[in-house]
Amino acid sequence: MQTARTTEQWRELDAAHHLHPFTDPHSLNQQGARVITRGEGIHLWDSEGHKIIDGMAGLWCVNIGYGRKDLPEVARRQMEDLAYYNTFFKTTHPAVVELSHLLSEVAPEGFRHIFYTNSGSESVDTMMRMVRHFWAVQGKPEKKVLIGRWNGYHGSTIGGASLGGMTYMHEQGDLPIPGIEHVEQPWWYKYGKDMTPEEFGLAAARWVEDKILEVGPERVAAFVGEPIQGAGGVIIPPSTYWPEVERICRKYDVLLVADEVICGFGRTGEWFGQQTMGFHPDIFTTAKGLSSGYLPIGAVFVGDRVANVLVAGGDFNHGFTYSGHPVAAAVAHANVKALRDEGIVDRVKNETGPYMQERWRATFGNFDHVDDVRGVGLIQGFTLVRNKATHELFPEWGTAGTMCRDIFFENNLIMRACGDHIVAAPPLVITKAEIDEMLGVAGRCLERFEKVVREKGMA
Ligand SMILES: Cc1ncc(COP(=O)(O)O)c(CNc2cccc(C(=O)O)c2)c1O
Repeated sequence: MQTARTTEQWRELDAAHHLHPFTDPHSLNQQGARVITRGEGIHLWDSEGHKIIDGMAGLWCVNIGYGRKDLPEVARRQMEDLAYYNTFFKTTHPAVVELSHLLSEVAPEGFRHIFYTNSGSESVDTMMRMVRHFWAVQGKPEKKVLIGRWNGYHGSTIGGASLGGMTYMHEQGDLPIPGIEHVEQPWWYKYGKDMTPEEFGLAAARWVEDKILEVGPERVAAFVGEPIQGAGGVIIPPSTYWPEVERICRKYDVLLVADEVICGFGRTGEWFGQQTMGFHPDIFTTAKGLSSGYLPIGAVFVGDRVANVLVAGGDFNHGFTYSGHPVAAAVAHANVKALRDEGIVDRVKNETGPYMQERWRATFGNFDHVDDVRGVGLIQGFTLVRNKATHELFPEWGTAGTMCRDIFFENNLIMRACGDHIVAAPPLVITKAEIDEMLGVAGRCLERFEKVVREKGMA
């Protein structure tokens, strides 16, 4: 499909016709988009021939790595047999049945029912309607408030963006919608200074209890959170946080929802982040690693307690034209089967995850302006700080992060700046040698960053 054009020609047409997500079009068009043309394993190539280490697996999603030959073949065959049919009106098709069966096998205990969407945002919006429907069919329609966290990310639809705690998104479009509340995030480095992480985890969980009591338990439908906040900067809660949140939700009969769009499908070394963080949600949302980004698909895993009510509750008036799309379902099935049968998730847990965490801490642990070096499995981060000894952050949140990210990019390495958090989430197929390659480049980039910080007098 790629027409032979020069980079400049692609850039000109892109600037003329393509509005990019989360982008300032004017600034993008001044410098021109980087034209990515090919991927293989953990590497990308751009139209100038640069070989790039993709430390972000696209957008946290290409778990199986780029350039698989099996997935396109599965898509071709399915497209030839049945390119599309819907799952409304009492119809189904083999691809979505096989995917549902496979997902029920890799899911934690008690998740046997799956609802399909086309993205993480649609999975979140589906969940939001589902939890409200769950309480309404049981005669509690007033139990409809959903609680999320500040700096949580749950997508860009009106529901997902409202439930998320990104204020810069709320300011565009008069969000959040009614019925949404937020509590502070469990960021120990900033909020827990005078406590041990374990003490802070319990204190942060109590913010959830305080909010439930403020709203009234009879009005709260669910508490929603990412096991580890991804787009918020890889905020890993202390080990005491999630078990205590679960205890509180059970105490007040509030549904507990995990947003596993990033943490799901092996990212943390377990199949799902809830297993790594030690809690048991009633529902969880997924997308990204479900298909490794080869085709758009999302899925809501519905626990038995909720599924039993929905199954008996009559029509759930919700769904999408492409819910369970045959080609996306077939590709997701092949992807998840490969993650399992090729031992990719197991390797993250037992080999490459521990290795990455050890090397990540060794690489970044001794810089003057890097602190809170953290991670689990193949999701990790650190925070750029003005003064490590006092935990003082840089004054203009995000400036240092953007500077650092740009130095990575100049060195053909993609890592993500979330404010002044620097994060990475490479494809799960990364080898130990490739981890060494990636962190070798990243370490040199941090040396350059600290030189620039000194030259600019930022510290
Ligand atoms: C936890 C979570 N929930 C929902 C979504 C929404 O998924 P869709 O984008 O497929 O609608 C996400 C998505 N996460 C996401 C999406 C785009 C960019 C970045 C970033 O970190 O820059 C992160 C996510 O991380």
